[in-house]
Amino acid sequence: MTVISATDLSKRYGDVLALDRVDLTVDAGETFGFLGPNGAGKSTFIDILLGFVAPSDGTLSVFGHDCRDDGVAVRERVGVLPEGYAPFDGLSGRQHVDYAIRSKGVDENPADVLSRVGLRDDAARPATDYSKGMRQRLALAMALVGEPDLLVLDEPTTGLDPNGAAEMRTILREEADRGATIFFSSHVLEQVEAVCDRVGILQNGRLIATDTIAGLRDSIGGGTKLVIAPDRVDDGTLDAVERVDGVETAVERDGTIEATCTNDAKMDALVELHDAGVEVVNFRTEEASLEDMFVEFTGGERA
Ligand SMILES: Nc1ncnc2c1ncn2[C@@H]1O[C@H](COP(=O)(O)OP(=O)(O)OP(=O)(O)O)[C@@H](O)[C@H]1O
Repeated sequence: MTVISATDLSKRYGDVLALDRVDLTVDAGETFGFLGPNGAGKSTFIDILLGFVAPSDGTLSVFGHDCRDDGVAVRERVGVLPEGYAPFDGLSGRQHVDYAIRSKGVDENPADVLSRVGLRDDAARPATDYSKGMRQRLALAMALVGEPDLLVLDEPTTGLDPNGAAEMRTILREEADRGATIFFSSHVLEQVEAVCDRVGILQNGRLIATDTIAGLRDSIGGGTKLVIAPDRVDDGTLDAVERVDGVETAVERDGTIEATCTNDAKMDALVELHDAGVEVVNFRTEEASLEDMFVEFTGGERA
């Protein structure tokens, strides 16, 4: 069953085309990661999905309800963690979750929800006193209320320490296990790689790739990364590597050369360096990470 369906979706703000003819479907039970650099259009997509912003063109529907005309029906089935959640003045963490429980009309114990996100001991404190990471945990708690069929999370790991990020991943897996569909945007590629079934890469409002992580790897020729430690990197060294057939990109990082390439191209790249008079002190191969693929797809822009 299709949960999210965008067809030819565009959004224009004055001269800025925030979304440019996006076609995307996300199926029930999928965990889908929406990746893109700053300003790519991720939040705009989420704002349209939640009915906060109207598209300029095209349609976006959730559970078959058009997000523009039927926003209430959509929001009833969705738990949202908005970007940069700002708590209400004067309300404790517990009161925030209480409010979410009443708004959703469900029967849940706020203490249980707060325990799940690690905030049980801080339940009585004013949420405006919470740290950034605690606010993020609170926003997640509110999103989880009522076991929503779809969780929409805008940059959910912002402000979380590594433990918090790991706990967030665990919760997302638990939610996926109970059958929820999860749609989240992130710059943190490791997070996406760790939990997502599929990812979409958005750049300048255009969805430039949608695939499983394995599929993305295949589409860049097997997704091998060759990491070379040369004795030096001169002008033209990277170009020499990039000219080799089967090498997709070559970048320098701290004196090493990282090249994404097909398996067959690895030896050719080393030979090319040798021919260019560069001594290879050491080399190794790695599987391309999602970050490498992101650089590859966006032509150098980092998430
Ligand atoms: N209300 C608005 N008015 C004018 N321009 C806007 C508005 N909202 C977004 N934009 C523009 O639309 C583009 C996409 O912004 P959006 O916030 O969707 O990107 P994003 O991928 O979520 O970025 P980030 O990762 O930085 O949050 C940007 O160029 C942004 O400046």
